[in-house]
Amino acid sequence: MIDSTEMAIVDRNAVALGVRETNLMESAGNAVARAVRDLDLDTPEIAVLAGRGNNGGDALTAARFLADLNPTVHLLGHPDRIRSAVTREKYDALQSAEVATNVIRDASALSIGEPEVIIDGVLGTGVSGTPREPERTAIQAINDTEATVISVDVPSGMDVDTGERPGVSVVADQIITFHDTKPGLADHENVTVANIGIPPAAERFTGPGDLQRLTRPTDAHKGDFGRVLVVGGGPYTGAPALAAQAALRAGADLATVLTPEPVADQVQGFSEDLIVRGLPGARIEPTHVSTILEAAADQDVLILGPGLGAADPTREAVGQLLEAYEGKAVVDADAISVVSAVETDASLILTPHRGEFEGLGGESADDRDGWATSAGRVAADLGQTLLLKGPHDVITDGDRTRINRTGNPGMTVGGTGDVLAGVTGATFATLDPVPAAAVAAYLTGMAGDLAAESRNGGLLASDLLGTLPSALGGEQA
Ligand SMILES: NC(=O)C1=CN([C@@H]2O[C@H](COP(=O)(O)OP(=O)(O)OC[C@H]3O[C@@H](n4cnc5c(N)ncnc54)[C@H](O)[C@@H]3O)[C@@H](O)[C@H]2O)[C@@H](O)CC1
Ligand SMILES: [K+]
Repeated sequence: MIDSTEMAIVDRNAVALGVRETNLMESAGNAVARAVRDLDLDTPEIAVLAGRGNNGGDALTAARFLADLNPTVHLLGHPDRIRSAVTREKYDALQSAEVATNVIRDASALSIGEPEVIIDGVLGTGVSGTPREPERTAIQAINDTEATVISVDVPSGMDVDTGERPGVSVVADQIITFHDTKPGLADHENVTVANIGIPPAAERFTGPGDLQRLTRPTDAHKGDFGRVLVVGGGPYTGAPALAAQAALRAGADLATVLTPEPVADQVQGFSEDLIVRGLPGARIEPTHVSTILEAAADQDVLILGPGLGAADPTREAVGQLLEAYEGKAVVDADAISVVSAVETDASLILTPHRGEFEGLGGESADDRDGWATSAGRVAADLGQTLLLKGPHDVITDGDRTRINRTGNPGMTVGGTGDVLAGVTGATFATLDPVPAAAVAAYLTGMAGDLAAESRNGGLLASDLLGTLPSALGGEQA
């Protein structure tokens, strides 16, 4: 089962793996054409209704695969207004093949007669709301015939995520959906899932498609994309500053650092973009817990760990914080080992390296799959999400597992973990734990790869702050 957001991500990731969109559409069209032939009708009269999105592209491709049966194609709208290059390519191929095509400029011009079979490629997963004209009339016309209706991917007009049909929608006899079944199709009896060549790797590995989760609506307000509170520093000062700056570079609106007073000026000195508040004493300790919880109340995500150190009072404070806190937190570095000893209602992403992972009771492994299995076990035991750092990062909550392959050996330099914690804080502000950790790992690794391109060795963690916005914009190394 896959919803439309996830499906769009997987499509994009497949393309990044070298599976071209045009080939996916060929496979989709071919699968639909095969379903028509499987009806075993003797030279049936076939009507193909194609919208101007990629659902229509699939239908136009099916029409080409059925060209020997002389289908009648109805394109809903002017060919100049076909919305994607790949659908245009299929339209052009159909014209070159001289398959009869009616261009329906106006809903009143649509007349589909009484075909035996209809291919419904009016609207697919890209629909939003009630079908407009000429799609509306086309859907009505399909339902008014006695034809066997084969819907491409989804009955046109249905919201595939909910199964809702807010206006007119196609009543389908059969649905050929692609790659995996969709939530809205659950109650339909005749659904065939066609493999269109998207490999499991497109789901397992993070890719540029994952960035689609971070798309911002144009009417966004300050604060919509996250207020992040870093609790760190004391023995170290660079770590909390890096984490907080990385959160901002990854799209958080505000980053605040709570850090011991003696180092607060130093932390602030790294960047005027940060809000820095000092807490009395040389390190974080239990007397600070109530202040931290108060500060956390109007934040989206807490980042616990960068530069905290492992002094006993600090560990005690982290434990008390986790026991009282019920929001979202990224737990990094020395704070990680505290998690297994406490009960918490908070939703956590832990970002251990392999040593810290073993400290959580995680078994070491010989290969990536072994690490993934072992990480899944620890995540399930803790009831939290792990982002296990390594040459390939493992992101898992014990149920879903993703692997991130961006990043390079230069990133073993100190501070990149703080950057990752900050980026994870930013993505966690708006996303669920597994997608948040997955996109954070992808972004941070890509920022490292982009930074490495312009460095002849000697990569610094702070270099990633400069390349994160490009990684966020989809640039690839
Ligand atoms: N992206 C890919 O790699 C693949 C996509 N595939 C097909 O692509 C489909 C999704 O394509 P698209 O995202 O182009 O979307 P659709 O083909 O579902 O087209 C919807 C288009 O119509 C418009 N529209 C939205 N709501 C409308 C409404 N209420 N009334 C009238 N018009 C409306 C929108 O501008 C949108 O572009 C899938 O369902 C599937 O059939 C397949 O070809 C497989 C590969
Ligand atoms: K459809």
